[in-house]
Amino acid sequence: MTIDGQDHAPAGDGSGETGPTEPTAEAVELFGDALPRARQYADLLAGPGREQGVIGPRELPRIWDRHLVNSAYVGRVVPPASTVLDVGSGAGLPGIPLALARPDLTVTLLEPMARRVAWLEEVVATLGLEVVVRRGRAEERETRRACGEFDVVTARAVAPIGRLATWTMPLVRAGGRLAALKGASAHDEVRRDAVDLRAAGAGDVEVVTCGAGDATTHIVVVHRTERRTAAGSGPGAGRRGRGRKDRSS
Ligand SMILES: C[S@@+](CC[C@H](N)C(=O)[O-])C[C@H]1O[C@@H](n2cnc3c(N)ncnc32)[C@H](O)[C@@H]1O
Repeated sequence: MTIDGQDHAPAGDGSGETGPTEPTAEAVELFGDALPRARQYADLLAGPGREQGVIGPRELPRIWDRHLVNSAYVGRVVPPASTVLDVGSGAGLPGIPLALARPDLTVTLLEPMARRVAWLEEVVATLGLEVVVRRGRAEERETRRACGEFDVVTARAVAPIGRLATWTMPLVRAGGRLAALKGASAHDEVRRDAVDLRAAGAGDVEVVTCGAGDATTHIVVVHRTERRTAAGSGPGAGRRGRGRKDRSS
């Protein structure tokens, strides 16, 4: 499915009938000790998640590869002990699999829709994760004020890379990065949106490809320049993400 110029299917797409499959070998490797909780998350998506419409039934047979494993791969570009903001988390992707696979990280989920925020809060509580859930839009002044800055901002199927960088660079600390999970359009998007990326304060941009088959993800890593540009000088500038200190939602 193509959403906003992207070819990642969001959790919420489809109308098939079968339930979740067993974890793949990649899932076993990526989630390690957290595999039972990853399985619990897959079951939550397949049960109440499906009932509440956060994931479409057609996604259930490919939930491990296309959603959990694909999401957990983003950990490959996240430095140890980072603070992470997952923008447009929706059903919890990639933020929940990332938090499960990488307990060294401090993860905050950002989502504007009340119904999805309630879902995320329920998932976090059920899985016993130390993850903060916030309601808001990435580009809003209030979000920047409340959240501060993070080492890494992640996003999957939220917006084309240029717009995403414009929204999120003010939420990335100097020297930090945006890691956007994309489909096969990743290189084309980077070329097409080069001007927007520079204007947003992007330095180096690289595309890191992980996985195979349905699990394949092309992660666009946008490194933020050390100096603030006009686009990155919002109210949140200069303050580090509060995820580590403030765990209220
Ligand atoms: C297509 S869904 C993808 C959800 C999830 N990341 C996934 O991969 O399944 C896009 C999500 O981004 C959220 N969203 C849209 N605009 C946003 C914005 N400006 N700031 C933060 N989130 C946004 C939507 O509410 C929705 O949950």
